[in-house]
Amino acid sequence: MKAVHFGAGNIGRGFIGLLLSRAGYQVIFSDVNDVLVNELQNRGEYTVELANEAKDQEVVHNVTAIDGKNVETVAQAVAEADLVTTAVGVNILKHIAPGIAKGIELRLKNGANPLHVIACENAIGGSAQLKEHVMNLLDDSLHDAAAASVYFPNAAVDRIVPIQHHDDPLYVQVEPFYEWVVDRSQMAPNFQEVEGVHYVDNLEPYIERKLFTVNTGHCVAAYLGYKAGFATIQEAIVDEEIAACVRGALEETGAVLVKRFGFDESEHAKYIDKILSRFVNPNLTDEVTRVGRSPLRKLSPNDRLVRPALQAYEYGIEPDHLALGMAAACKFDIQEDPEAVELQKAIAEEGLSTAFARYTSIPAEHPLHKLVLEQYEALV
Ligand SMILES: NC(=O)c1ccc[n+]([C@@H]2O[C@H](COP(=O)([O-])OP(=O)(O)OC[C@H]3O[C@@H](n4cnc5c(N)ncnc54)[C@H](O)[C@@H]3O)[C@@H](O)[C@H]2O)c1
Ligand SMILES: O=P(O)(O)OC[C@@H](O)[C@@H](O)[C@H](O)[C@H](O)CO
Repeated sequence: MKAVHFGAGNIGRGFIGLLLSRAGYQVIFSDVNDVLVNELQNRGEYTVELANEAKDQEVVHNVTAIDGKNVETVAQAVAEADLVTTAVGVNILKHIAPGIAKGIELRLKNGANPLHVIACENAIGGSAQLKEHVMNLLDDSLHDAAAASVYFPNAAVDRIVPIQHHDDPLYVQVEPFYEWVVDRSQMAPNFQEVEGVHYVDNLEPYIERKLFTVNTGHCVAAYLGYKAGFATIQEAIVDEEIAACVRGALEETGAVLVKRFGFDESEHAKYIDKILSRFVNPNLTDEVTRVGRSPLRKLSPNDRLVRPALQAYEYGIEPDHLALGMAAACKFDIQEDPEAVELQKAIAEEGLSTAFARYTSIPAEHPLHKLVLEQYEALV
């Protein structure tokens, strides 16, 4: 069995590639980073280290790579694949769509075996977004046949994998915890299950619980941590004020999630505690610049701050801590992060109110807008 996985980065090697290899797939990584591609081709294996006391290691075998810049090579690999997965970043999905679309064209010519394409990105409806990019590239005459044989089930993936600093470019350290949830209702009948994947009939509660707990808490810690001068999440989260604010934000998203999905309150409180304990893991070093990366994406209407904060108002909850997280995001001034540079420039040129309304789609009249501006002024 062959799996083509787009993105041989941290989560690609540290989680998806590892699980697929364990499940018996040959994993063909497609990446645009020549160093990663060459090393994977030459060695055919790499090591994953767990961030636990023992630093347990596992060698991942039966892997190789192709040049993601070569659309013909990518298309051929997709045409021959039993499974396609991605972990490139939700904004990169449009760039991998041409290779997938061409690969689907080849598959349709060769008999149209069913294919699952699973985007493992931090976003609501990641696979659906990829499907739209791919379908837009396919000729109209192929749409029905493609829709009948290619499935794009949405997924939620959870494992903290920091930026890596090792001499070996393939070596990757990951937290022990992992969870990969896939929407079974969007898959072919009698699909081949991958061991280690949790299949559910309705992904919505899983993706929202993950994104609005793990990723909301994470980015609030990153933005407040950056503002306070901390370099890592592990340093930031032991600061009492930051820890209280992160917990406050998770209580706000938690109240929304409990109301929206009928979760048991005490079970959800345990889930929050578990997530916070993962942030503290002293065997990990996760930089606030990684966790806060792409602030415009994180401030976008469907992402981890704005969506749960707007939902909070619907339930009569004032999201003070989420608003503080958004205010701190507007102070995230990292020169190496193009979205942070764009945000700072927009705030300097247009003023916070106009820039914030544009990127979040929260109009100036909304009470959340006012709350964020107040929190921003109060942040020293
Ligand atoms: N790191 C984590 O803790 C974690 C956990 C869960 C989900 N995620 C999600 O996984 C995705 C990847 O995150 P990451 O931390 O692994 O990032 P990363 O930067 O380590 O990896 C992304 C990889 O994609 C490659 N890439 C870029 N453009 C490409 C293209 N056109 N074709 C093929 N490859 C391309 C890059 O070269 C890089 O190797 C993001 O959506 C992220 O939100 C990350
Ligand atoms: O990958 P992002 O930029 O969406 O978010 C940064 C981190 O919060 C994220 O990568 C987490 O480590 C991960 O989602 C844990 O499952």
